[in-house]
Amino acid sequence: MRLILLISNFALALNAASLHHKSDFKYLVTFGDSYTDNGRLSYYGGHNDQPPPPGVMQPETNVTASGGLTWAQYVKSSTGATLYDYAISGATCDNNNVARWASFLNANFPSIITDEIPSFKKDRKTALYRGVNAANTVYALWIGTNDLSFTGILSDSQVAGTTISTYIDCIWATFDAIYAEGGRRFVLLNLNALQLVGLYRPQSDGGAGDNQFWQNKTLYNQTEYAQKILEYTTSSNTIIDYGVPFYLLVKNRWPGAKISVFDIHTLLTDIYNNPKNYLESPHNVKGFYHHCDVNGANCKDGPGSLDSYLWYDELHPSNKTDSIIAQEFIKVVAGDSKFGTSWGH
Ligand SMILES: CCCC(=O)Oc1ccc([N+](=O)[O-])cc1
Repeated sequence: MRLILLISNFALALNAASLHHKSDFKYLVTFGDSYTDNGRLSYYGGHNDQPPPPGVMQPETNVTASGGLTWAQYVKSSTGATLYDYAISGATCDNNNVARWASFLNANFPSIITDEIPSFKKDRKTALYRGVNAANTVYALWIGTNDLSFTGILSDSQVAGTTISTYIDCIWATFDAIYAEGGRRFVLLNLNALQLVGLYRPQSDGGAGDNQFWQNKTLYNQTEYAQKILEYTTSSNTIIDYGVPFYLLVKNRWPGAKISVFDIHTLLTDIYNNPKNYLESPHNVKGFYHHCDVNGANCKDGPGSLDSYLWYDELHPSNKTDSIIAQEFIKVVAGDSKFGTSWGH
């Protein structure tokens, strides 16, 4: 009986996904870290570690950690959707599990559970959200790069007793909070292929040495850490793949919701393996465009055009890559992408 229910739920999931058309959402609400931040950390930095007042979004920048627009800004410009972005560079899912110090804030980087969700809940009560309803709004969550990072779980720097499972549980808790505010359409972007970024790739394979995101990398066994980050990201992505249908369909944790998992890991690996399908010639998938010293200063760009690069710096996809992520995101929401798997009631 349970098997029949599951199969019919799966069929419903596919049907529901195929009913969506490109840009059938009017609002995109995003949560995450520097992969998504369009200016929010900078606002905190200039305002005594405080978010904008309820009902006000931060001014958007067009030079983000991708070297240009973020993927969500590209979605906004392609679809005309209104974007409310709560993502904050440096964020983890929950500072109670993995906290990262930001000296310029004299505080930890704000996290999703401690800052992004509370800000969203306050805004939700204001005129900003007047046109928002369950049917016209997509909520996107891309988080985990900092949780698993060298300043997080990779160097055993998490709060004692917390684990990768604690981080994944925080993803479900984030959905709980958005669901309680009326959200019903979710897209979860899974973990990037971090073994391919310059930060974690060993120098013997073209990776970065000491750098702004890992200032003493050269003191470590780089092969071991590259293997660990591969292990952590792929295991997390497997837990996500099984966790979404389990909590949504078996446990009925979010009745009436639809969730798509956007397989960023596979998409970026595909760009890495088949750059000519995505990037301008001459392709560069092992290097990166933006080179700074270990303090993030004295930066030099190039050589060549950023549109040839998979990566902007040691950690971030380039804005060309973000534009590709955006086009695929729209297809994922429409149920039209080989990188998306959708589940729903
Ligand atoms: C995707 C996660 C990486 C991330 O969040 O990187 C950053 C962290 C902090 C800053 N910042 O302080 O400006 C920028 C990027």
